[in-house]
Amino acid sequence: MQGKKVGVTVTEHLLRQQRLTPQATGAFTLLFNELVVAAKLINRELNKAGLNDIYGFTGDINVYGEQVQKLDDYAHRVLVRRLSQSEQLCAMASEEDADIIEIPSTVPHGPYILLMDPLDGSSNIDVNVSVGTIFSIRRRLHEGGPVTLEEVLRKGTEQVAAGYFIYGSSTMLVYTTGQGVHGFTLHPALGEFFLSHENIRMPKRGKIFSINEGNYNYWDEGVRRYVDYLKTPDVSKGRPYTSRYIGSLVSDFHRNLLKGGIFMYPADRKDPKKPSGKLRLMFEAAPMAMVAEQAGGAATDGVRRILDIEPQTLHDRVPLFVGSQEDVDEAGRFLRGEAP
Ligand SMILES: O=P(O)(O)OC[C@H]1O[C@](O)(COP(=O)(O)O)[C@@H](O)[C@@H]1O
Repeated sequence: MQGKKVGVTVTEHLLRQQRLTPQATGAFTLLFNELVVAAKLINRELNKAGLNDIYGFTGDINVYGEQVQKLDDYAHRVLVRRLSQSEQLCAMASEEDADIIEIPSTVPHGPYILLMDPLDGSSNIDVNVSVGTIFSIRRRLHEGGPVTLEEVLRKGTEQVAAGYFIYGSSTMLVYTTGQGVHGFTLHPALGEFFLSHENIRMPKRGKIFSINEGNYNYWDEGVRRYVDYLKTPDVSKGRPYTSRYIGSLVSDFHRNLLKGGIFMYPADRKDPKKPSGKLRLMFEAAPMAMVAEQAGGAATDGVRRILDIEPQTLHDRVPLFVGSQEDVDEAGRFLRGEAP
């Protein structure tokens, strides 16, 4: 890529970004480096998952009533163990834990709160399809004392950084601190992430739609009409779109980030216990929304901007429409019944 210094590591890139924020203390860079180390440990375990009896379930049920996969649990424990010793956090929250995870009082506390989906794409873990780790970082509101739920339950606009690791044919890190979206690829032999995708821009409109069509009959009419529209041939408008659905949010999002398109997990009537769809606002939708918007894309729940949604609980679910700006706008028109 033009103008890119070959071999820029994550730390170098962070330090460069840090220079752009005068009040920076280095705390964020230290925190981020711990996140990178944890992801390398998870990546190593995933790469040999079939050889070390780490497929299958732990026997536990998580806060969503789902069976916990051994690798979900492993990734959760690695992240909690590494990050709780980072001295840069005052609290954590994980998709795999019902409550806020406190930082031991024996460790110096820092200004940041980390939210994470330790292993996204659980249904693909055992079948060697790419999965990921999603993270969202916020600053605490005030110094000292235990972190309250109010301090964690804040809109996505208050994220200071967000991104994901994708464990696929290559292992990548994609992140934003509000200064564009940048991608790094792990050099397996050197064990270092190097800048490979600087300042990623999502195409304004794509040709790909990603949705679990198996739920078609449970969707609202607006969603059904939009998906039917995308499949209706109109060469002048670039339709029909191509359907691609991996079933790992990180992987489906990453493809659309680079190629354009729209990922959708709408609300559906399939499970009365999940009227707002499946995906989690704090651990999945908000971080992906920050990355999407920073790359020139958009993210809504069909009506509201994801980043403007005020969370009510740690484990809120929201419908998610994320991807190229023009595609997300068009989906919104169908959901509001404004489209032809
Ligand atoms: O199997 P479904 O219903 O299509 O759901 C797939 C979606 O669920 C998820 O696996 C949910 O995430 P977790 O794996 O973190 O539970 C997303 O990655 C993916 O987009």
